Parts: sequence; C-alpha cells; structure tokens
Amino acid sequence: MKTYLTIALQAVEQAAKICQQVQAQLVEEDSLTKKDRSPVTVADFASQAIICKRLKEAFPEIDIVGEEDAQSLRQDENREVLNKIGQFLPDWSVDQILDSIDLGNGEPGALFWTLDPIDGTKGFLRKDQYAIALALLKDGQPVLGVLGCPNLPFNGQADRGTLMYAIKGEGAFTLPLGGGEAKQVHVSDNDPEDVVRFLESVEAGHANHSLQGRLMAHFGDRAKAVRFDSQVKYAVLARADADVYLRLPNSEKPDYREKIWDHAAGALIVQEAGGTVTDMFGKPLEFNHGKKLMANRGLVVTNGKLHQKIIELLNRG
Ligand SMILES: Nc1ncnc2c1ncn2[C@@H]1O[C@H](COP(=O)(O)O)[C@@H](OP(=O)(O)O)[C@H]1O
Ligand SMILES: [Mg+2]
Ligand SMILES: [Mg+2]
Ligand SMILES: [Mg+2]
Repeated sequence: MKTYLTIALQAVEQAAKICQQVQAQLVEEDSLTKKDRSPVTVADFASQAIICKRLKEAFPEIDIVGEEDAQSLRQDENREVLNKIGQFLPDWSVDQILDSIDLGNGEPGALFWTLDPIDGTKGFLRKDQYAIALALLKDGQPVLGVLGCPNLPFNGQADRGTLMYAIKGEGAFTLPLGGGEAKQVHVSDNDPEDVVRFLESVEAGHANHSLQGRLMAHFGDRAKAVRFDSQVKYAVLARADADVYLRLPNSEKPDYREKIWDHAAGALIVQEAGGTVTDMFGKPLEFNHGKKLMANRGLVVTNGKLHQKIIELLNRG
C-alpha cells in the first residue's frame, strides 16, 4: 500500500500546483459547459491528465475511473481550451494531453482508482474551496484516499494548503501541500448535548438546504453551520473542525445519484479519523454498483458520537 500512497500523493501534489496556477490567472474562456450543464475548466482537464499519466506509468494494469474525458476537447470549437491546457503542461504534445485525460475512461472492477481531478469546480471558479480527490478501491471499498485541498489553510496558515490521506486500517493523516511532516488526525469528541458544527454545500442545487436547516434547528443555538464546496468538508470534519456534514438529496432532482469520485476518498479519510459515514437512512455506502452510489440516497457524515441522533431526527417520519 505504501507504493500506492507515495505515487498518489506525488500525483495529487503535482495536480494541485497546476490548479493553483490556473486559479491565479483564471479567465472566463478557461471553462466549458458539459452536457449536464455543469462546468469543467482547463484545470480539471490538466489535473486529470497529470494524475492519470503518473498512475498509469506506475501501475499500468489498474483502471482509472475519472470524472472527465477528452471528447469535447477533440472538437475544433474547443481548440482554445486545449491550447490553454498546453500552456500549463509545456512539455506535452496535444495528443499526449488528450490521451492522458482519456486514461481516466476505465471501468470499475475488483481493483481500480477513482479520480475527481477538481471536486467543487463551481467553488474553484468562485476562487473558493475545491479538492483534488483520488481513491483506490478494492472489492468495492476504498482502501486508500487522498485529498488535495489547495485553499484549505494548514494549521491556520493561509499561505499553505492542506493534503490529507488515509489507508484503510492505518488511520488518517494530514500534512501541508508542498511537503512537511504527516500528523494523524482524529474527529471531534462533541456529542448531541454540545455545540454542533454542521457542514453543507455552498451550491443549493447539490443538496437540500431547507431540510438541512430544519434538522440543524433541532439543536437551537447550539447549531453552527458552515458552507464549503467539495470534499474539503470531509477533510474539515476529519481534523475535528466540524462535527456533522449533511448532504440530503435535492428534492428537484429525485433521480440524482451520488458519484463514487465525489465520496470515496473523503469517506475513507473520515472513517479512518474515527468518524462515521452512511447514507441518510444510516446505510453504509456501497461502492460496488458502478460509477454511482446506486444503493444509497443522500449522505450523513459525523464524528460518530452524533450519528445515531442525526439519523433518528431524519427518519422519525
Ligand atoms: N443534484 C446533485 N446532488 C448532489 N451532488 C451533485 C448534484 N449535482 C452535482 N453534484 C455533484 O456535487 C459535486 C460538488 O459537491 P459540493 O456541492 O459538495 O461542492 C460536483 O462535483 P464536481 O465539482 O467535481 O463536478 C457534482 O458531482
Ligand atoms: Mg464536475
Ligand atoms: Mg466532484
Ligand atoms: Mg470534478
């Protein structure tokens, strides 16, 4: 597992650097709109290209299931975006870029990587939080997870981003992006009688803010809420800066199912930090139904001590 970890950390670090460069000089032309009307940027593509190339060099036999693909970039009308990616990957040919992105077109199997090259693209565009999320899944369960969080201050130092990782059975760890000593992280100790710090998405379309608000109201003025984009929420909970992350299904999109790359890395990190991750009914996540969490609805992530209470409140009919 150590070899997987070393390569995964290096790949995420490298991608994070490029994402930071793109974000620092972001212009409107750097993004495209996908078929589902969600955005994708030069940085999402560059990040996926770099990470896939690195993983395939080291582990050619392991499939990568990435969020993005190069189909739109192969169309003439998007040549500008492709050229822009090339500016951030100066030694790469156009074909190398396209083919590396498409290395992420693998299929879920007994052992595979899942990659979200930028989770929270809308946050990235707003210059808020985003994460580079990579997980290794074995027999339907994440066994290694890495989150690169360039805009999440490490130990309160605003100029240093945060890297977090976990190996199943070995705990969760954090270090600054750019390198440093790894320290183990643990979730908070708060119980339902304490202050409860909630996390939810910034984007109203990705969750059910009104239902989440009603649940938080149960805790009166002991409830504090913070909104962050992306799997940064898992990282914040894992290091005890929050107690509960709610992601209840948006009632206007009843058929939406969560994607594996939006949760595999974060969920393992929280679990290895001592927390609990289930769907809104208290059911464990099942990562063995393809690219989506078909057997689960919504997510409830807690420090463990609050889990039963939250599930009860949600399901008391
Ligand atoms: N209706 C919906 N319900 C839940 N998640 C959704 C959604 N529509 C899009 N998403 C996902 O929400 C992710 C961002 O999560 P968050 O709201 O926590 O920042 C997106 O990841 P990407 O930004 O990688 O596309 C996308 O996959
Ligand atoms: Mg996306
Ligand atoms: Mg995502
Ligand atoms: Mg993404």
